[in-house]
Amino acid sequence: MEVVILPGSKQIGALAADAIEALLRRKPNAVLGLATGSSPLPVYDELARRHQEKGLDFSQAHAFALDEYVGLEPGHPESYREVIRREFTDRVNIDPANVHSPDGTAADLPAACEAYEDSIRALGGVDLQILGVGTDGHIGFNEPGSSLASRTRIKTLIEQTRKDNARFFKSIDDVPHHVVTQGLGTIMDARHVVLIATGAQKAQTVRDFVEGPVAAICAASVLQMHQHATILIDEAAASSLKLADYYRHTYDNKPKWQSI
Ligand SMILES: N[C@@H]1[C@@H](O)[C@H](O)[C@@H](COP(=O)(O)O)O[C@@H]1O
Repeated sequence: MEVVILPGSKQIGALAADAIEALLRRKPNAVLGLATGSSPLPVYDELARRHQEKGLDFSQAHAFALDEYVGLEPGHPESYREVIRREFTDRVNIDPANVHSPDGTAADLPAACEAYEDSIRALGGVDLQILGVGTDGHIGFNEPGSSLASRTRIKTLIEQTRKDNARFFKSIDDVPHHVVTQGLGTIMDARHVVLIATGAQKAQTVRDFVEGPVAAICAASVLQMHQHATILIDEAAASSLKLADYYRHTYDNKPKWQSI
């Protein structure tokens, strides 16, 4: 796990975009893993800018969203399929046919979850997965107690997550109780994961998953077992870390040629 502490969202967006740009130049048909929430937005803004101003090309790329609410009607503005489209994929030249999301409206949800796993596998797996983290340590929608080996499946949201996400809906009553999410095992299969967390409200969560024990009670802690996990955080989110100075020292002394 590499922890990189940066001054703010702009620098975080630029560094994550650098990794995605380098990947696309090396492998134009790369498979990107996309996350919703506010944390990844600076990355999407920066990628859209590089596409518009520098012609960064997504025409052969593929993308898989992490998760989706169950039961929102197709086209609902807060369905993650729509959010991903609005915040990112409509702003670059990725082929809409190459952008995949779990289907939260399928009549047979378990079959749709299996099909989703199959489609990720068929494209050779995710090359770079962008992640945020919930205040309870969830990644995707893997709430506390999720199996560390889980695959795409249905989960029930914890009340705190529904409260956190109520800001996107008219009222908390409109936030679905159920979701479909890639599992922790699915996320662990990505070749590189880049998790972004900003703000003081994430400080304890970051401390728990970076420096606490690996445990299902804090799903993101599974990333301690990942071979290439990069954690991009701002000063506020880093404020409870015990080893913050060591992470800063390590990053400051990294060889210039070595990217995240
Ligand atoms: N399912 C998403 C997560 O993928 C995301 O990481 C989390 C944090 O969102 P934010 O970045 O807005 O704090 O929100 C939702 O619950």
